[in-house]
Amino acid sequence: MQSVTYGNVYSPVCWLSSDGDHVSSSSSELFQQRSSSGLGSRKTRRGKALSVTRPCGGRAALGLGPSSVVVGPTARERSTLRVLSSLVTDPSGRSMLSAEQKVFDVVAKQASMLEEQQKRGTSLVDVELGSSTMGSPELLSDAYARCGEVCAEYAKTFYLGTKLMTPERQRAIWAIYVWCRRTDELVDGPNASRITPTALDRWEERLEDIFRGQPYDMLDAALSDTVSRFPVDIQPFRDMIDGMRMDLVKSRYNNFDELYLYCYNVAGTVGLMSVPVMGIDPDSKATTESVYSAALALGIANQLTNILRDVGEDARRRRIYLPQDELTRFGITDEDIFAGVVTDKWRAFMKDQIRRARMFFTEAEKGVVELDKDSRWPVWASLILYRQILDAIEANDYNNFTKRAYVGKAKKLLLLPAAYARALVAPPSSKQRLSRV
Ligand SMILES: CC(C)=CCC/C(C)=C/CC/C(C)=C/CC/C(C)=C/COP(=O)(O)OP(=O)(O)O
Repeated sequence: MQSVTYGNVYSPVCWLSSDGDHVSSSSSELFQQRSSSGLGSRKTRRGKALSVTRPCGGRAALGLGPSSVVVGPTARERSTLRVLSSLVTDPSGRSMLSAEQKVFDVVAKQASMLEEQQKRGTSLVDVELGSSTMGSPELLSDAYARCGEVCAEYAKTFYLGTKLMTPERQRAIWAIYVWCRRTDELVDGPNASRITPTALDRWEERLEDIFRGQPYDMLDAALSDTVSRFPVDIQPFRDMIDGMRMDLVKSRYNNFDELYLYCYNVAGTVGLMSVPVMGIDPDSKATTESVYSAALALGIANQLTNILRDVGEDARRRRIYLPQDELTRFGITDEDIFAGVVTDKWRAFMKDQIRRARMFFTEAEKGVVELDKDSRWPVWASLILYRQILDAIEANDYNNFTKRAYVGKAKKLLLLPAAYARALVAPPSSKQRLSRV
């Protein structure tokens, strides 16, 4: 058994024990990295210091588990599928539905959970803090406060945005954020090659405990409390762990279908986890599925952007997330990427990739407006910020080998009021919606 502190939250960590699948992550390690952009993605974070003791074993777990079969979608479901599938056709027009179908099942389940809760009309957030089995209200309140600190440390812009939300929503988002960040910590950084699949299995068991109301430490307790108050399903959390498993065994993606699944696992899942907490505007006329699809699209867009920004950095770790078949089509080899020279071929390839990432952002925008009014600002802020990274790649003349595309402080400051102004826009009425078609 190992004792570890997460900031000022003291937590005995025995979920990964002495059998060689041991992982520890201390507060200083957890806080080493800072990010000011948004919820954590799981790739290319530098300087993580995980302590692990056994080289990686070779188990692949690429699927989405039992939820991956889609049988006979309804007409409404089919229309959602069509929207997404239009985004996942490759340049030759081939449609790539397999990963998408897997993901769609999860989206449909999330949407039905939220609808169920709305039908019941119960406000889970009215439950008194700490009235569950999670410990005293004071402890829980401390745990949530700690989650807030972690979120503020890593995702400043997003954290600022969450300040507009109701206190219940705010702390629930922080708890989800912290779980994602801790999950990411397991497999990222300099010790990534030493994490084992068994360690991830244990993290998953611990996740099941969180959802059973048996949290292991205070930060887990915050999430346990959150999932008892909001209709948050476990599947996206499991799928995120699957994304970590993918990263253990995979350093190339044959096509966009494979990349899409990866992006869903590590980032689209965050969108799905967030919607039940952020809430949908009571005046929204949109279907619940369409809002979830937009949330998914935002996660995918963010992750694609992350990948495009970090091509050079990933290449130095001998990783290429870009679809191999698309690289080949543009006459680009892995060696070209490792050499890191910006050529016309590269520019043409990048233009195509950026175009696709922007399509996902556009798809996401349609959903932001449908969110509860207090939740729109942080989402607009992170969407605008992340989308500007694509502009920065262009401004760098597509040199994402040696130049890091970033959004400067002044621009960041300007985007906050811009995001606020967009957040004031209410969901379109059904009339407006029809006139747009
Ligand atoms: C659009 C609707 C309806 C809802 C919003 C639903 C949400 C919150 C979606 C966001 C999903 C999200 C933030 C995924 C994470 C993606 C990502 C690549 C984050 C980057 O995180 P870091 O790795 O910390 O960033 P940097 O590498 O830029 O520091």
